[in-house]
Amino acid sequence: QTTTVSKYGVSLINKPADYQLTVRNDSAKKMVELLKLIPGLVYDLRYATTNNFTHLQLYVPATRFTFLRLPAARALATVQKELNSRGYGLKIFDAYRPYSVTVKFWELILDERYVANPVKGSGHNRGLAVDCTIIDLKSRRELDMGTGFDNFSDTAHHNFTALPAAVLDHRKLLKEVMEKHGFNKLDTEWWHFYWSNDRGYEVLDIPFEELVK
Ligand SMILES: C[C@@H](N)C(=O)N[C@H](C)C(=O)O
Ligand SMILES: [Zn+2]
Repeated sequence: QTTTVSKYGVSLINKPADYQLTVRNDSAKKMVELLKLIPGLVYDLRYATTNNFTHLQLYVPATRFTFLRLPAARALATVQKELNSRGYGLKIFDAYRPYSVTVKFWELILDERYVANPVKGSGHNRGLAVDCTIIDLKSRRELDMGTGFDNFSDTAHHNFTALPAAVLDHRKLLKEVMEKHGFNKLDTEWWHFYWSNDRGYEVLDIPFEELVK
């Protein structure tokens, strides 16, 4: 298996065959397409549209897939099951994100509270992080979380409490159900959760179409 070193000094895999080799050595590294595993999951893959903070289409517009590594994908399935039993479901804004997109984010924002520093790479680049919210199953509407997705301000922080009680309850529900099933929260973004990098999951810069094959 060969790795490439980015201009920020991170080792990454950018060839599908090299990624496949890591999966042959450790099946937990498989990138699982979430909708294939999790029935009823709703996608609103913002970076495949211009409806995101950059106003640019960062993924090919037709991107209909998103991925997490096997253990994180299985854990997300248990989150969905629990939410469904309570009349709710997950909506996914983003999960796997190619490293080159993280570089673009960093060069626009330069703030580690809101975008990963490409010197380290993001959990999204490793297939370990997910940006999500909760929808009501009957109305299909998102629960009010007080800010929209990628609102890079103090109001989106978990410790920001000057919000209506219903908003605080919704954030608590999302945080508690994600933590219960093994995800960690990011203090500065209510929508971002990550799985531990306990198996040395590599940073990937592989297009979505290659992973779905
Ligand atoms: C850009 C935002 N949605 C996000 O995912 N931020 C975290 C910090 C990341 O880039 O890993
Ligand atoms: Zn995120």
